[in-house]
Amino acid sequence: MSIPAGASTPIILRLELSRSTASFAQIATVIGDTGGDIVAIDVTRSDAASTVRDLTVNVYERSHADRIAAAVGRLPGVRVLQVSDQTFLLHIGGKIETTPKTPIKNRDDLSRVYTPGVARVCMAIHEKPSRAHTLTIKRNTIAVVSDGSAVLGLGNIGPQAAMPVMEGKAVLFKQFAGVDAFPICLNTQDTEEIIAIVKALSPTFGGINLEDISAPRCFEIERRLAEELDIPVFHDDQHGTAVVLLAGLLNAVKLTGKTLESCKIVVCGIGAAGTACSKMLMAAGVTNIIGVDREGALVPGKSYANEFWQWYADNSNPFRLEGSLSDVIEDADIFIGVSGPGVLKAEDLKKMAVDPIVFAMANPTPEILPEEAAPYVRVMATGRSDYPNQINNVLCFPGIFRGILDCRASRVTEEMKLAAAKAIASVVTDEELNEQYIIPSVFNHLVVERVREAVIEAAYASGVARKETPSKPRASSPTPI
Ligand SMILES: NC(=O)c1ccc[n+]([C@@H]2O[C@H](COP(=O)([O-])OP(=O)(O)OC[C@H]3O[C@@H](n4cnc5c(N)ncnc54)[C@H](O)[C@@H]3O)[C@@H](O)[C@H]2O)c1
Ligand SMILES: O=C(O)C[C@H](O)C(=O)O
Ligand SMILES: [Mg+2]
Repeated sequence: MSIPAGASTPIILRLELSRSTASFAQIATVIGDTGGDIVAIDVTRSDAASTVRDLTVNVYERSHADRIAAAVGRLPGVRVLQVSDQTFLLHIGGKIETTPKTPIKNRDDLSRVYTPGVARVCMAIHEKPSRAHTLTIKRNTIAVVSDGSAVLGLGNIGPQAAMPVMEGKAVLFKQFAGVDAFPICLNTQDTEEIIAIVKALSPTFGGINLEDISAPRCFEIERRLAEELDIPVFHDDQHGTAVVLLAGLLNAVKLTGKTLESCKIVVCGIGAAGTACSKMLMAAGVTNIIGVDREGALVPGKSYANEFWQWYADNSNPFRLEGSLSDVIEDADIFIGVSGPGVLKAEDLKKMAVDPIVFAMANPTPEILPEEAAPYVRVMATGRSDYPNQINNVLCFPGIFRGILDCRASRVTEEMKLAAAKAIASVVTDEELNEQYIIPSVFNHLVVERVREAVIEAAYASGVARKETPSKPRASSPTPI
């Protein structure tokens, strides 16, 4: 069986073959019989007892790769060391690199880029530190900082495992907004230590994007850094998410003819994202909002060990609803999930008010899958790129930092976030708006430019922009797709 052109994807099977018992002919036959297509063979190690070979094999999909690997692994003298698919292959060696803007072709260039010429530039900055914004990478570079404690919905998987996400954010910053972003994963989850390290790193950067740091530590870390640094600090999982959520909801409620203020909204997962999303909705006029975490609804008057939950309980749930998600979702107009996979059941959706709006934003697996929710919801959105209506902070963070850097904002204000939300929502016109299209695609090049402009305008209005006239976006950014 051969694979139709265009339907295949290459994998690499790394096999250890015993010289005495393994037969390559048998391996090739098994791969062919299982529907794989061998396109290359590389020997990576060879000694008297065994050889290690990398076989590049075209397959249909990941499950097909797994079937081939299992069949090959059953052959005598064969050990499958690794199966790498496209996703793994594109991660080999990481996803970003540093590229010099100035090639050094001769001694003259060398003496300008490096010593002795560079010394004059150092002294110019020493005399006037604000020159770092014009004479160093500070002008266009931000740090993406994580401690690996709340990586997507995968939980506390640590700094090394967090790195692929942080590298991914750096790629998105560059591709969508021309912002140079440097991924930094810290080997500490101690609040004070994180604050001290980020402060010590800050001279290099024009802004700090905190990422995937769990609640409640993320609140204190962000608050202190914002207070103590003169560059903007933005916790993406809180504010990036809240901005995009509000943008999506502004458009979704238009479809149902309801107003946000009149809606009953249930938020599941009162961590970093859930808290910020709720606060942004409250600022937009929502009052009937109920937070639910693992122990059930947060209820006014009850005591909570965590001061942030205490604040939440005391400032939400006006009808003092108690119980599980399944209890409090009755008659809700909107469900917002920023918790974990599979938390919401189809049975729960049946209890919601007419025209339910469900934003199941846990990554990589949402609270409920769109195919399961479809019969019961009017508008469905997830955080993922493989379904319609992707409510993901990638719609916000490139543009907001483009704006921040271009007007050299000292911090991010509520007005800037609200302006960004409205700017994202505005990309979907009334003629275009429908259940499958409430939020623009991340590939829509209008998004970054609208967010940038709105953020700059709001930064000047809030008095936090430090540049007399904002710089124009660089010709190379954002990359149109
Ligand atoms: N789509 C997006 O743009 C976006 C942005 C940020 C976060 N997220 C997703 O939201 C989720 C939370 O992220 P975070 O940064 O706020 O993490 P977090 O660790 O700060 O908070 C998660 C909260 O969810 C609660 N929770 C977990 N499982 C639950 C369950 N079964 N029932 C009720 N509550 C539960 C936890 O107790 C915690 O309070 C993750 O899945 C993340 O991928 C999505
Ligand atoms: O990384 C994402 O895709 C969105 C968000 O920052 C998350 O933590 O899930
Ligand atoms: Mg995140």
